[in-house]
Formats: sequence, C-alpha cells, structure tokens
Amino acid sequence: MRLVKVGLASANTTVGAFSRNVDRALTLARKMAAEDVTVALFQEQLIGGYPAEDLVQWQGFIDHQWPQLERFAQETASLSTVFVVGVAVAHQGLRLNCAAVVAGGKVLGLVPKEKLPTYSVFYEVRTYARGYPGMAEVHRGVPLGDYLFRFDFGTLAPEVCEDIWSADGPQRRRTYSGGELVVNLSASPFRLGFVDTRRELIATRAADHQCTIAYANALGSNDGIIFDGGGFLNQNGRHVVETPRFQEGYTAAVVDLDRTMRLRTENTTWRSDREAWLAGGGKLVPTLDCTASFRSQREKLTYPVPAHRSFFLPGPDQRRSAREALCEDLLDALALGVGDYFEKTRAFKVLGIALSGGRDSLLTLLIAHRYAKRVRPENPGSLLQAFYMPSRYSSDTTREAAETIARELGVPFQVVPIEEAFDRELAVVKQMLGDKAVTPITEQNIQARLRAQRMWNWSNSCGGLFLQTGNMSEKAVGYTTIGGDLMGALAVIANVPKTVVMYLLDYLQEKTGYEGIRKVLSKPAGPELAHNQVGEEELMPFPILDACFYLFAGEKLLPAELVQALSAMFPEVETARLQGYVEKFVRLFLQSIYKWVQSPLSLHIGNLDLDRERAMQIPVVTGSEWTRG
Ligand SMILES: Nc1ncnc2c1ncn2[C@@H]1O[C@H](COP(=O)(O)OP(=O)(O)OC[C@H]2O[C@@H]([n+]3cccc(C(=O)O)c3)[C@H](O)[C@@H]2O)[C@@H](O)[C@H]1O
Ligand SMILES: Nc1ncnc2c1ncn2[C@@H]1O[C@H](COP(=O)(O)OP(=O)(O)OP(=O)(O)O)[C@@H](O)[C@H]1O
Ligand SMILES: NC(=O)CC[C@H](N)C(=O)O
Repeated sequence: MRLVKVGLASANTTVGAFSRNVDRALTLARKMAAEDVTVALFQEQLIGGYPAEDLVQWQGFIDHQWPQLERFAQETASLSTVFVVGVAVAHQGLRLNCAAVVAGGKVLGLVPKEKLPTYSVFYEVRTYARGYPGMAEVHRGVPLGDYLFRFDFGTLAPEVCEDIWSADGPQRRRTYSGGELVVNLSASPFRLGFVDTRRELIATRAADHQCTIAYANALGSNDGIIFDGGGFLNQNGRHVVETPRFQEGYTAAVVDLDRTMRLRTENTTWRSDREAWLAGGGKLVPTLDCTASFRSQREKLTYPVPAHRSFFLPGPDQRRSAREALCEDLLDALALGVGDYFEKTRAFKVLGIALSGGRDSLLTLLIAHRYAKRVRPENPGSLLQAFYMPSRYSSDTTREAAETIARELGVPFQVVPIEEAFDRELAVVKQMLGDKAVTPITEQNIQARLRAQRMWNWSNSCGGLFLQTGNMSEKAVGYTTIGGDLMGALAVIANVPKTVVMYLLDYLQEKTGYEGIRKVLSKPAGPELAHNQVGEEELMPFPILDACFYLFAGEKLLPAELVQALSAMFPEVETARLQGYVEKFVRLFLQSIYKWVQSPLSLHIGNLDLDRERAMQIPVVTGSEWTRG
C-alpha cells in the first residue's frame, strides 16, 4: 500500500492580477497542507490568469509572473505538500505555457504544454510555442522540458490542459516511462454538457495509460469566457472523486498508487503496447529525482474505503434530471459570468436592466439576481435596478409583469415613459427627411434607441453596469436595433437560443413559483414597438428558427440540406413552408452579421456562439451565391 492524498484546487483568477491570484492560491494551499494533502494541483495559468491572449506578447507580462511563482514557493516552503501550478515563462525568445512543480520552497521543474489549442475560443498557437518530446532545457536554473518527477511517494507526470485531449499527447510516453500520477492543469471553459465529455475523456485516458489522473480546472469568468472549475481524480479508469463546480476551493482524496502499478502489471495489453512502442524507437522520458528536496508526511492517511460501506454495491444515486442539470448549469454559468465581470472590472456599483415585461429581460434579471443572492443574500435586490420605459405600444400586461417580478425579487423598479421623447425624435427625423416619410421600422427603432440612450445615461452617472438582454436567435437574424436593444455593457444571454430562454423560464417558474414569471409567459413574445407585434409571426416559429440556426451556422449545412433535415424534424409543416422559412433564415442571417459584430462583449456557453472574435469568424460582406446549388 502506498497512500497519497491528492488535492484538486481551483482559484478564481483574474488575467494580469498576479499577486492577487497567488494570494488566492496560497489560501487554498495552506488549507490543503493542513489536511495532509501530499500533492496539490491548481489550474493552467494560475499566476497569469487565462486566457491572457495577446498580453502574452508583453515581455513584462511574462517576466512579472516569475517572482510570484517564487513567492508561492517561499510561502509554501514549510508545507509537506508538492504543488503543481500553471505559469507562463519566456525562454529563448519563446513563450511557454508551463506546469511548475513546487516543493520545499523551490521550483523543481517546468513542463511546457505541447498541444496548443487554436479552435473555438482558443488562440494559443498565436502566442505560445510548444513543448516537445525530449525537450531538456534549463530556465533560471530550473529544469524545463519533457520530464517526470520522482518523489518518495511516487512519480508525477505534469501536463497542461489540451495535452490530455490528444490521443497522441505526452501522457502515453510519460506513463510508459514510469509516470504514475498524471497531473493535468486545465483551463477548460464551460460549454453545455461538456462536464460529461471531460469526465469520460479523463476516465478513458486513465484506463488507456493505466495511470492515476488528477485534473484541476480553472474557475471564474474572464471577459465572456466562463470557467466552471471542477476537478477529477480517476485511478486507472475508475472514478475516485469529483470537485463541485462553480465554486472556488478544493477537494482531496486518497489513492493507493501501488494499485495503479499493480493494475499496470496485470494489464498485458498495456504492457505489450509499451514493448511495441519501445521496439518502434519510443524514447523514455527522463525522471528528475526530487527525493532529496522534499519528504512527504503520509502517516495519517487511511486507505480509501467507500462511504456507503460496500465495494460491490452502488452508492446513493445523486444524479440530477437532465432538465435540472441543463438549467442549473446554465444559470450558474451565466450568473458567474455576470458576477465576475461586475467584480473583476472593479468599475461598477449596481447592475441595471431595461425590464420590458418580456422574456429576455426577465431571464437576464433572474440571472443577475442569482448572482446578487450569492454575494448579498440579505438583500440581493439592492444590487440591481430595473427600468420600465413604456411607449404608446406598451401594454398593461407587460407593465404589470415587470412590476410584479421586480417586487417579488425586491429589485428597485422605476417607470420612465419615453412617449414625449419619442414624439420629439419623430418630429426631428421627419424634418431631417424633408419630403421623405419616416418608415415604420424607423419608428420602431427610435423607441429602442431612446431606451438604450437612457440606460447609458443612467449608467454613466451612477456606476451602473447596463446589462444587454438580447438572445442568440434574434441576434442571428438581426431582429434587434442597432444603437437600441443591441447595445449594453455586457450581453448576458446573447448566446442563448430563444427556445432555451423559454425552457429556462419554464423551469424557473416551476421552481420559484414567481407570479411575475407566470405573467410574462402568459403573453406571446413580441417587441411592443408597434401594434400587436408577435415575434414568431414576424420571423417564424422559434423552434424552427433555432433548428435553422443550428443546422446552418453550427452544422454548416446548405439551405437544401436544411429543408431535408427540417422535414424530418417538423413533418407536420408543409415542405413549401419550410422552404420559405429556410430561405428567410439564410437571407436574414447573412444580412445581419454586420449587426452582431458590433454587439457588446457576451457570455459564452457553447461552441456555437455568435462572436466574431472568439467563436464564429465569418465575413460581414459576402454574396449568397455559395449557398445555392
Ligand atoms: N451591411 C450593413 N452594414 C452596415 N450597416 C448596415 C448594413 N445593412 C444595413 N445597415 C444599417 O443598419 C441600419 C438598420 O438596422 P437597425 O437600425 O437595427 O434596424 P432594422 O434592422 O431595419 O430593424 C430592426 C428590426 O428589429 C426588430 N426589433 C427591434 C428591437 C427590438 C426587437 C425585439 O425583438 O424586441 C425587435 C424590429 O421589429 C425590426 O424588425 C440602417 O440604418 C442601415 O443603414
Ligand atoms: N417597455 C420597455 N421598458 C424597458 N425596456 C424595454 C421595453 N421594451 C423593450 N425593452 C428593452 O429592449 C429589449 C428588447 O426587447 P425584446 O422584445 O427583444 O425582449 P423582451 O421584451 O425582454 O423579450 P421578448 O422578446 O420575449 O418580448 C428588452 O429585453 C428590454 O431590455
Ligand atoms: N486550455 C485548453 O487547453 C483547453 C482545451 C480543451 N480542449 C478544453 O476545452 O478543455
């Protein structure tokens, strides 16, 4: 028996806030050491924050991380824990994204990331250079390269995030070379359902390579990228422990590393694969002997036994329903996104929403309130401010709905009519146009713009963070006003499709019983910028719109293929009608890109987000010929 206690830690870091990030990590490090943790790991880029993007190009951004790494080492010198932390280093003109092994007050080694993701929201190849097999350098007197680390409790194989996402990553050669405990430092952003992908991948790799894998993920939102935290410990394919997500902290568990080695010895497939690899010229990874630098204290550790007292029977089933899991995850992620933006910018005192009595602004308010409840549980509403701004087209139903939910949540609510300003603006535009008439759409947009202008003016004077409330479906087809409801300081649900907005509201209505939600849902969605506007009548049914969006923008199918897929999905709708919807969708989508490229920074929740910088990179000006056969 060779017991080792592994701590998986996630600190909520801010890009560039090096000393604050290290302070947060030190708090967790001391707690873990007090709990006899033998090896503790933190996330990728713990010190610098992730993603630092082009800040990595500043020599100072990299150089100033090193003293903080040394401070971390000095302040943990007396602790009987080996730490593995993420740091960026500049070496021979290259930037490397490293895992640093720290113990006994020293930085014992640096292992650079080899697989640099440059897809979805990741842009690492732009700024970082790769580590490579056999790399053996020295940086500031510290070994830097493709190394294993031997301690008195076992052999560590550190790696960084994407390294585990490749079937041909460093893990294979490092475990063939004696690595027992793979330590993966990650910064894996929240994406819907992705936690299951992570869990499965880690289990597969741990079984493939007959090793124990410890994985710690980044926590917190930086710009619009939300890291949900959470960690995993898996021994040779068997789940050991998982860290709760969306919270700063750590989870620790004991593993018997002799078990990892015994299973490896028993596994003839692994052994013969290793032999074949060596015969094929595979080079063993060197091991740095760290036994003289650090002595572990594991006397108090006890064998890991199941809490439910059976090695054969399953423990209590704590799984949530698929609906609850999706809704709670999404709401937690978005609330973290709003909260971290609010706090980390250090520029705002209150969160402001133009509350229309419709679905989108309601969901935005509920998300902001979820954050406020966490940080100000005694009076969450006091962190928020809602404004209802009626024009002649606003209805009593929406006003009542907005008023009701604000009351239920304890959010200060003001009614600020825009009617007079609307009249004045109309008159001015008429004068500017001379003999030309103001179009009905312009009349609509004037109202949306007046509301946005008021929100900006309010935010300017009171330090309010003006939350933009548009959803992804309407953004995709340009059903939103430039300079109007498209504007705001932070777009909260801009990557949430309308059908998901409705699904979340149904869920929240059921869960909270709020009358305000019921009132909002009792009226069909519509902008109230003209008489009796219903969004689905002006556009198309939202389930069809969202399916078009998924198939065209996500799956990259062409219009004729969309029609075929939609016919299978909506057999009750005539093909000619579906054809019409598809044509309309594709036309509106391609015509509206110019709009969403000027929308505010938005929170990311998937791989199919509408954000030209971080997700979908498509030109604004295009011909549509390519979409036809
Ligand atoms: N390719 C391009 N590149 C740059 N600019 C371009 C452009 N094409 C048009 N433009 C300019 O963009 C402007 C038109 O865009 P914009 O002013 O936004 O107005 P527009 O797209 O014409 O109308 C807004 C639509 O959104 C709907 N809406 C608005 C507000 C809220 C809601 C809701 O659901 O609650 C719905 C509203 O009913 C209407 O159908 C024009 O001034 C035009 O010059
Ligand atoms: N009367 C209003 N008072 C305050 N804000 C408004 C008003 N009408 C519209 N807005 C703002 O403009 C945004 C865009 O309106 P839109 O109709 O797209 O969204 P919604 O009303 O929240 O939801 P839905 O689309 O389901 O009606 C609203 O979310 C809200 O922030
Ligand atoms: N920072 C990274 O390398 C993350 C990439 C990885 N595929 C993930 O999404 O989890």
